[in-house]
Amino acid sequence: MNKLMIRGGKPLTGDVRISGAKNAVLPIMAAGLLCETPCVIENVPHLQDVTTMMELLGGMGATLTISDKMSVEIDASTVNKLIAPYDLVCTMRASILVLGPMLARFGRAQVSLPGGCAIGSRPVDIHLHGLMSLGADVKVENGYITAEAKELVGARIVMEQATVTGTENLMMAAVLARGETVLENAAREPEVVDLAQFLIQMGADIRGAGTDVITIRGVKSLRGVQYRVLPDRIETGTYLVAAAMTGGKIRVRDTNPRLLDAVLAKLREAGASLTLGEDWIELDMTGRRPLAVNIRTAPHPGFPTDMQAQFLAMNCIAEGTATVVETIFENRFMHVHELMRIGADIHVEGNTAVVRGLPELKGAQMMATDLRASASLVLAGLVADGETVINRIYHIDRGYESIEEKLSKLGANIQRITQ
Ligand SMILES: CC(=O)N[C@H]1[C@@H](OP(=O)(O)OP(=O)(O)OC[C@H]2O[C@@H](n3ccc(=O)[nH]c3=O)[C@H](O)[C@@H]2O)O[C@H](CO)[C@@H](O)[C@@H]1O
Ligand SMILES: C=C(OP(=O)(O)O)C(=O)O
Repeated sequence: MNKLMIRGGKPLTGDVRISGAKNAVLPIMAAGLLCETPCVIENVPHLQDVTTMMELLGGMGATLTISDKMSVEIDASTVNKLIAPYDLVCTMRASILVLGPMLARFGRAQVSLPGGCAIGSRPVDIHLHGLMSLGADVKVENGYITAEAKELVGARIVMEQATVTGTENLMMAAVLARGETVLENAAREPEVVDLAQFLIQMGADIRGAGTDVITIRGVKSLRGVQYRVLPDRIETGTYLVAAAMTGGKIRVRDTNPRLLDAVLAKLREAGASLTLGEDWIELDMTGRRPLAVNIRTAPHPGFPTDMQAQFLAMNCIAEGTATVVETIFENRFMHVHELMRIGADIHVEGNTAVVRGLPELKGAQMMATDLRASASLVLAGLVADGETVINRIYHIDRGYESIEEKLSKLGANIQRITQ
């Protein structure tokens, strides 16, 4: 099993390119199923989740071509197997995103029920209720969701909770339905907007993406297009926190500062000096230790749950004490016990962690449990004294492209140990 070995203590300096967003490219690839002509997707990050989505679409019969380093062509005219099997779905929950488009185009879909994962139980009931409201017959049997509909018909759907992939699935199902669908309490995340823009370019009629009411008028068919995926705001935030924690100065480029308001506000509160360009952000910590910052996760435009673990790690070495409240997932503190192994002072009660910042952490062996937890352990390793070894890093490869290469380029002492 691969490991990362880090020798902490070096302030990060230099510049780093941000990859395309994992949480945008996955729904956009799934949306490629909606038409019979090829789509070319650009700025595709080199991630395990992208490979899994390619295997999933390929297994269904789609023809995939990697045209150059960062673009993938999806030709769904050859799809002939309407099933997303357990062995792929269990490695990537975002596989559920093929449900809406398969049902919309073929009238039938079978997708393995995604189980719970390290961060929570993550049910898909809102996806399924929404599809039923559009007229689908949905059954859950033998661990599989089977959805069938001769025709999907537009409806008003009030989602009980704002769900990102739920909104995306229902938007993809509704684009080919008869009549108008109104999604209320829709998720407002930038990745939902990116998917909507891709669908609109394909010929869909969608209004209101980015607000909590999305209106979709079904069209007869969609056409293949070329589309560039937006930059990854979570990867951007992760590198900025890495620089802030190490007292460094970095520039992240090929990103979009407008997607990160809540994260940038917290970095300023931590004492970072930020300069923003059209597609870059420069962070200068002028060698200082960050100040502790209170965090409360919330749906967009609130503070993203996918940045909670990284800020919690920063608070471990900050000046002062801070509380971190996780409101989206019920079990997203798996990193806490690992961070305590390198000396962090953290107390968790319910969904709140109280973190007392310490001037130093001491390197140790740690175990990565999920994607962002893994990132937080890497960040802690960058400041800890001596050697830190992070085990089970396959989680990190799901969502961070070449993390050790990017960090090494910024001056970190980090190595992948392949066993
Ligand atoms: C591939 C992708 O885009 N993943 C992101 C997506 O996950 P994902 O789309 O799975 O997360 P959701 O937005 O659906 O989850 C929000 C909350 O709604 C609950 N819920 C969701 C659906 C449902 O049918 N029933 C239900 O109760 C969840 O358990 C959770 O408590 O948004 C999360 C919240 O920003 C991010 O952390 C993930 O990185
Ligand atoms: C939780 C995440 O991803 P996923 O929904 O794919 O598990 C994440 O990106 O932090």
